[in-house]
Amino acid sequence: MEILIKGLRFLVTQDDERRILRDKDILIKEGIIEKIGNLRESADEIIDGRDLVAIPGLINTHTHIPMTLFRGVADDIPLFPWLNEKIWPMEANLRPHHIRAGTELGILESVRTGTTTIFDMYFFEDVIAEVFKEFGVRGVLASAIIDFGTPECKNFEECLKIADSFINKWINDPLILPCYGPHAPYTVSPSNLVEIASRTGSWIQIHVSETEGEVKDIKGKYGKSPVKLIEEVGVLSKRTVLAHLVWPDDEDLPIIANSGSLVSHNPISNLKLSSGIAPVPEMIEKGVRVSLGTDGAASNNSLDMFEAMKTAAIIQKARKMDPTVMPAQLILDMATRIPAEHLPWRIGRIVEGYEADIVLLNTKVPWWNPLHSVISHLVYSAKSTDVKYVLVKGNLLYDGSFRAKGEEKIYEEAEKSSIDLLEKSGVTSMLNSM
Ligand SMILES: CSC[C@H]1O[C@@H](n2cnc3c(O)ncnc32)[C@H](O)[C@@H]1O
Ligand SMILES: [Zn+2]
Repeated sequence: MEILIKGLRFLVTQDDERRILRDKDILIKEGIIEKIGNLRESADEIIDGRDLVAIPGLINTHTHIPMTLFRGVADDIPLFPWLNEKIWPMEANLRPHHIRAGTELGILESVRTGTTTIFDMYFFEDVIAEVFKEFGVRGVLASAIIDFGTPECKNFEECLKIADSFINKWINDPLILPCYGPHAPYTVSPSNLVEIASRTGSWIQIHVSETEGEVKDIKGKYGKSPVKLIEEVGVLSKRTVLAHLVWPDDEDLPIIANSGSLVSHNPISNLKLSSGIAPVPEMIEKGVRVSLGTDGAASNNSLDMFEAMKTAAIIQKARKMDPTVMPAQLILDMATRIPAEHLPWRIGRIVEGYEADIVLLNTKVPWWNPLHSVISHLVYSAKSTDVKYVLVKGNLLYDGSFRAKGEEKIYEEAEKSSIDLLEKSGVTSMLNSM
């Protein structure tokens, strides 16, 4: 199967020189970018690139995909009451069919907004992986572990067993990278974290130092910061993703930098849950590798990486009272090539030999004109509705319509699942009275 993207207005390579090419074609063969240049006219499928900008598919490094089902039902409260009083009671009733419906909606939203690789942490991750495969999206998927249990396991031992078999099942899949997902240092004990970290070569995703309260509690209980704690139990490595890190202390940053772990910065969730603003420029200055995520749709309330990019840039400019911090090129790197460098796939750039994870954006809209700087427009002006085509591994997933499944059916099933979960936990929905 060959796809030819002809005569692109701009091609943002994200290569080492950050070249932006004009009037070029991309030939994709068997999922790989075979050639970039002024190429021939024929292929199995041809996309007219005249008004389009090509960028590498965006990489969302932290979310909980099925939480689309809880969008808008737990707003305007901080993290701990959000979890304890709202989210966990609703999640207690989750079953695999709800997970499937919420995942389908979350993938549809992600793909339509230009995301091609999703880092997820949730329950029934096996069902989530199945949907990722069916829809053809790349997933870095973590099976959730909490000491007091989750909707699919009663205690730590059961959660770990499920996570072990999830990893064994998916370890050789070309689209899925399976991980352990210990929830946080306040929900998984140090000795249990040791057990997870002892699984050699394993990938781990964990929430850490998200709120000031968490840091105070952990320091009070263990006499050290959450970062120091997880370092001592062996959780930090190049294969670890630390979600949030809003409240690191001065000693934490060199520890993380030396470990090579990736920090997922989730600015919109941090603002909305009033967790704070992560010191991202300081992290980068100390050599910490930082990428971008949305967090779940119950705390964001969308999965839109264009919103995440713009927000990540502008909040730091105000926080530091310095417009030069977090320039647009750095932001785009955080959403593409930086996280890609941690992964076992050649993605995050549009260069020959890389896998064809490509997003094409329409520039025939007012906010892309005049077009003096493509990178500036991508971060500060573009809207996710500009996304016109999405390819993962050379497969066209979106071309104005979602190819894997009808959108109406996805909305219907998600609504049914969401109402069911809300009713079971006694939450009233506007939909019931309509
Ligand atoms: C083991 S991960 C799934 C678990 O995490 C909850 N969750 C979602 N967002 C956050 C967040 O920002 N901080 C902490 N925990 C979060 C989710 O609701 C699941 O229970
Ligand atoms: Zn999260």
